[in-house]
Amino acid sequence: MLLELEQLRLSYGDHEVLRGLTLHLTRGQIGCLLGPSGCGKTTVLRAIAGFEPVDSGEVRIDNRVFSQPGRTVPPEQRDIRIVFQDYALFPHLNARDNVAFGLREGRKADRRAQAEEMLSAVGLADAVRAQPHELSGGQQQRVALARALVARPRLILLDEPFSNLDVELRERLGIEVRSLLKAFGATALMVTHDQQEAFAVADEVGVMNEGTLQQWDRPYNLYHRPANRFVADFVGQGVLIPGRVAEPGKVDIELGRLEGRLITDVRPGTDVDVLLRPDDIIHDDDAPMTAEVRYKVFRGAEILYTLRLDSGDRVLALVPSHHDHRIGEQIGIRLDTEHIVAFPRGEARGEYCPTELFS
Ligand SMILES: Nc1ncnc2c1ncn2[C@@H]1O[C@H](COP(=O)(O)OP(=O)(O)OP(=O)(O)O)[C@@H](O)[C@H]1O
Repeated sequence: MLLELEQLRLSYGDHEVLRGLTLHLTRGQIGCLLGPSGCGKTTVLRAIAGFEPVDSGEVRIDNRVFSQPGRTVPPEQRDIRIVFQDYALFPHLNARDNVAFGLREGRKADRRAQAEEMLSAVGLADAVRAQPHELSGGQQQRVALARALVARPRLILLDEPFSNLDVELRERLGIEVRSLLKAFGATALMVTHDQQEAFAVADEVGVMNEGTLQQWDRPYNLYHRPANRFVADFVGQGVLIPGRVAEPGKVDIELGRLEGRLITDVRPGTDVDVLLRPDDIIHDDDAPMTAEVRYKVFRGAEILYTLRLDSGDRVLALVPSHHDHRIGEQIGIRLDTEHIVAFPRGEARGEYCPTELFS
């Protein structure tokens, strides 16, 4: 294990921000913390970097304890580099000297040579002498990444690294950053509130809420096998519709019988809310079952339909956009679920339907 956070607790005054957070990263792994604003993501990074002392628990890196109550190894002794949202480049230094600053030892000429090499690795060979203000946001963030990578630190922390960039660039840069981190065998932990960004960059993603980790998993599992309602709600779109567990692996809902592996632990006879993602509902003109189009959002390649079932419940369906149906039309649908996510009934139904689609 390269990074181990064990039962971390951390408060600002009376406000407990981290409440027993445990997380492990292996060497070469890229992790990401995803969660709503204020859930404590940045605080986790600050605790790892050594900027905040912990109330209880431990931060271990490479099997050494770096933080525990009453003892915080200073940031400069941790061999960690941070890439910030605002890039934090020195405005008066050119790209090469900004990167060379990441190397604290060695002769100036050697440091500059290494910095130039690193800038070519991040695709900025032509920008070596450019000042930060002459570079685009994406280029500046690549300089910041080069500065973090050049020293081959134990761990790289990335704090919302793409949030100042436009959406299209974010995804592209996310993929680039991932391949660079992998090429250098770097271990990294990023925080973001943007799930597309998390999925593009990380091997494993942790969904946080109110200072605790709700699930640490591969993006596929977060989406298809959410551990609880919070994760189901926070990751991706979908609706919860009522059902009843008929027998193990079989759940009856208005649309028929779902068969598949039950992800959650619910017994036969239990009333449940079943998670249906937009990709679980297939539009099929030949299907005997129909639903009424209530809303549609054009997304280029696809249309996201909000459909009303006979009972009044609504589901979402993601459909190739040449199937362009009118509001009010009845369209054929069938289910395509290979596993079933069902939560025991109890909490309010429909709580996590995206309201803008249902208003
Ligand atoms: N230095 C501080 N002093 C007091 N409270 C703080 C301090 N830093 C953060 N907080 C509070 O701790 C909580 C968690 O903050 P943190 O920045 O870790 O959340 P976050 O998940 O990174 O949020 P965001 O996505 O908005 O950056 C928030 O309620 C915040 O107001």
